[in-house]
Amino acid sequence: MTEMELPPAYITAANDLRSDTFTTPTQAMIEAAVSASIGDAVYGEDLDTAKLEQYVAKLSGKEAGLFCVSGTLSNQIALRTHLYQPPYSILCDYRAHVYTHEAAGLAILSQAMVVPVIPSNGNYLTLDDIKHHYVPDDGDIHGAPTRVISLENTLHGIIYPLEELIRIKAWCMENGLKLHCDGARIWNASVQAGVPMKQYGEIFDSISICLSKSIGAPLGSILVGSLKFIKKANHFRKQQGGGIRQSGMMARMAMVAIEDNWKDRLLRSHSLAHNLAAYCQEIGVPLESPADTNFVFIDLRKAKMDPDVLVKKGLKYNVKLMGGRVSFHYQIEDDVLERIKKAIFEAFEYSKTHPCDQDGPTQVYRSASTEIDVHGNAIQEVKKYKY
Ligand SMILES: Cc1ncc(COP(=O)(O)O)c(C=O)c1O
Ligand SMILES: C[C@@H](O)[C@H](N)C(=O)O
Repeated sequence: MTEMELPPAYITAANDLRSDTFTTPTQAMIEAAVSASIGDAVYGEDLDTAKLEQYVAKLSGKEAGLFCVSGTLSNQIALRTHLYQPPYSILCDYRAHVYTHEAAGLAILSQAMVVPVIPSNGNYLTLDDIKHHYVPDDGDIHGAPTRVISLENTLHGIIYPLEELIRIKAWCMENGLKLHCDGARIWNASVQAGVPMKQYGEIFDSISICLSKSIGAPLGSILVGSLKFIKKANHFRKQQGGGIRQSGMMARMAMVAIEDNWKDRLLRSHSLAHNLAAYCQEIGVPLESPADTNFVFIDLRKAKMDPDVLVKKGLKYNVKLMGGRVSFHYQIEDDVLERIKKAIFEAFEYSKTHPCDQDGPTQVYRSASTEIDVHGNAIQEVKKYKY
């Protein structure tokens, strides 16, 4: 039997622009884990887990929180908890993670139809977009009435304008719809927009607040909502095998991440992204969306830039990419900015003489490349997300 190949040891995220999920645990987190509580969290007996859940719930102004092993689980059980008696549907942005990257969880766990909507302004769904596409519960037996509007803040790094969220919220209340936020990067939105998490908590019925992205904890998300909602979400979490036993160590590591001056750390990553976006504009590289926070999305199609070339130019300058999304995070070292600029410049110059017309569906994965990187390692199965 061939042994499963082992990945090379992961050393540092300092040059890893593939995603902010690659942030690695700090020494302080690891040291804190040593003295973490050791209760069984399924029975609600782990002190550090309970402290983390209560801290994040209070921060967002919600009654309760639930520690989930991932943002995917947190989103999926949140949306399932909002839903009763199919047929029903969830309306979201066509790029929403809950629709594009959670393995059809909405169809399988929630048996929900999804109404993916393209924002008319190209960046975020407005109330008018929602009104135009939602399915009213008016007794018409053909449709699957919209029960939940699931928004993402940030989505593609774009900050949702607060006034639009407030308009959407008011309309949802008038029409008996629930409002969920995939807050994988809500910390980024909050600090950049200067909107307290509590204000988002007043708008959304539930928020999935990721700890493992820009905040830098090793794993996890906190789902926040009313106490009644969280109790039911806990039921679905257990059903999905998400009950975590001695989660105190993970909870302590996440608490250290939050306590470690997250605002300044995120603002630094945003400034790096803003600098790169300005450079791209300067040299004529088109972007898919405004770089409000930590992401720069190069519009590969418009640039006729081959993602493979971009990835390999990245390796030439010892920065890791997996497509057109450049993801900054607090562990990125300063000189990466100049290196990624060189990689983008060279890939863009190359595209002028070797235009890449990507037709057909955007590839998500490709077979492991036979190419080798600057260190002589085979480039692992470099995932070409649509990002
Ligand atoms: C916007 C968004 N939502 C949710 C998730 C899911 O989080 P996790 O990877 O922890 O399941 C991710 C990716 O990690 C994401 O980018
Ligand atoms: C790909 C996606 O699942 C992941 N959340 C990321 O942003 O990298």
